[in-house]
This record gives sequence, structure tokens and C-alpha cells, in this order.
Amino acid sequence: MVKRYGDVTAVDGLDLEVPHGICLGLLGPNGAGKSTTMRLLTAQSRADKGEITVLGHSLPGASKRARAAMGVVPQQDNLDEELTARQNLEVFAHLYRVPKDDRAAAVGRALAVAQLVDRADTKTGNLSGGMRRRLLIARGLVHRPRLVLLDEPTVGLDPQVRQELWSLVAALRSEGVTTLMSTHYIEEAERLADECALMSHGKVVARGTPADLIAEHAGTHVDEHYGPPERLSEVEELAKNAGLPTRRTGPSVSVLAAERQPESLRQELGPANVRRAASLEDVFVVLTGESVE
Ligand SMILES: Nc1ncnc2c1ncn2[C@@H]1O[C@H](COP(=O)(O)OP(=O)(O)OP(=O)(O)O)[C@@H](O)[C@H]1O
Repeated sequence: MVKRYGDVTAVDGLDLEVPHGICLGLLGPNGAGKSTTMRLLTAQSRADKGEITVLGHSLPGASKRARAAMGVVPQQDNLDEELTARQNLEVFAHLYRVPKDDRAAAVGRALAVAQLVDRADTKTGNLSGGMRRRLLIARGLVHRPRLVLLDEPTVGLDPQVRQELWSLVAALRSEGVTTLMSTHYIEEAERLADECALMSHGKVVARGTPADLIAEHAGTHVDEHYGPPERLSEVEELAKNAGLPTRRTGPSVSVLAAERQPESLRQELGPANVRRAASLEDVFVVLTGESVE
């Protein structure tokens, strides 16, 4: 699909299929087009070109049915501050047409998922940032959707809250819910996603399990060479000529797939200051040309 905003092509020929029951991480730097993709999937935006099918429903024609079958957790907290945690969930249970007789149980279950049973009657405005985020996720699950869209679920949260949310997302997967999660945090994708689609400039530039992506694009080992700027440029040049990807990290140059170095290059570069295992972060930096937060 393609989505343009004036001169900006936010999604530029994206082709993505999400198998049932997995957590697919849509990984990419800011501005790669992840949120736009989410908005297209929820029919909040219309594609300029292309076809979108969600759980067998074609968009935009069948967007109501598609929306009813999926749970959406937006990046921006849009909880109603004046309502309690329970009331926020009740409103959504109603909107998602959970049958009247099942609503109390659905809300109770969602409160348990959010670990907010004892704060159920607290006004949302008085909950902590982490509690609100858990509530936001639970709200998207209140009707037991088969597909959940999570847009940057832990952006801006402290590490402890992030860990709590990761457990929540991991539990979804173990229940067989299909999850599409956008993130620009490598660790988040590595921990939660069965597969990652790496997005850059509106396209998927690589896709696979984290292990496969690392093996394909960064090899097994990375050699880090430290030195003055001229030395770093020289290392980059030599590695590039040998067809090996490199990345700069402040005072060092990392040569990826170092195990593939020809002996002549090994001699020219000399011993690395640090040799380490290749990571998904290396793949991210090499394929998107961006640095990592
Ligand atoms: N409503 C809009 N009007 C104009 N440009 C937009 C609009 N929405 C997105 N864009 C542009 O489209 C591109 C992709 O944005 P998008 O928000 O989808 O990226 P992203 O990968 O989700 O990044 P982020 O994590 O920062 O939200 C950016 O260049 C952005 O400025």
C-alpha cells in the first residue's frame, strides 16, 4: 500500500502479511511510517493505493467489521480522565458490543489483565503513567479480539513499567492472539516479536525472526576498532571494499560479519579492540542508517 501526505510518502509500497497467532514487530526509526501503517489498518486513514484485508475483511468497505474484531492500543493515551478505570472499560465494552450480560465479566477480566482490580474505582486522572498504559492495553482487549494492534506500547515509559507491559504482551501471545506491534525499541522487538519487519522510508527492508535477521545482515561476530578519526575512516574504507557492512559508534567502527573477513583484510585491520556477538541493533543501524536510542 501507498499513503501520501502532500509531498511526503509516509507508506511507500508496503507489502506485509501477518500470520495468525504470532507477534510481528514492526520495527523502524521515527518517521519510517509505522504509525501511518497502523492508521491504515484501523481505517482511520485511507490508502492512496493498494489493498488491505484485516481478518478477512477488506478495507475500507468492511472497516466496521474489521474494527469490531480487532483491538487497538494507540500510541497516545486517550483515556477519559474523568472516568474511573472501570468506567473507561465499560464504555469500550459497550462500544465493542460485548453482550450486556457478559459486560461485567469482560470488564473484570480486563481489570485483572491491567492489574488494576484494587484501583478499579480510581479516576483515571489519578493513576500513574504505568497504570494508565496498562489500562489502555486492557481497554483494547476488553472484547477478546483475535488481533491486537499495539502502536509503540512502551514509548516514554521507565524501564520497570516497560518490563510489566512486556509480560502483558507476552501473555497475549501465549493465548494465541495475533499481535502487530510497532516499536523503535530494539530490545522490545527482540524480546516479544516472533518475527520482525524492519521498516525504513515507508517500506519493509528486511523481515524474519530476530535470529535470522542477525545471521543474514550482521553475521555472527562484530569486530570493534577504536582509534582517531583517520583510523576509523580507514577501517570503514577497507571493510567496505571487502563487502563487509560497518557502523560507527562514537569512538569506534564496528565491522559486521567479521567472521567473513578475508585473511588479507584481517592483516590490514590488525586485531580488533573488542570482538562481540552480532545483534539486532547492528542490523537496525546498517539497514536503516539510523542510530539507536
Ligand atoms: N497527518 C500527516 N500529515 C503530514 N505528514 C504526516 C502525517 N502523518 C505522518 N506524516 C509523515 O509521514 C512520515 C511517516 O510518519 P509516521 O508517523 O507513520 O512514522 P513512524 O514510523 O510511526 O514514526 P513515529 O514513531 O515517530 O510515529 C513522516 O515523515 C511524517 O512526518
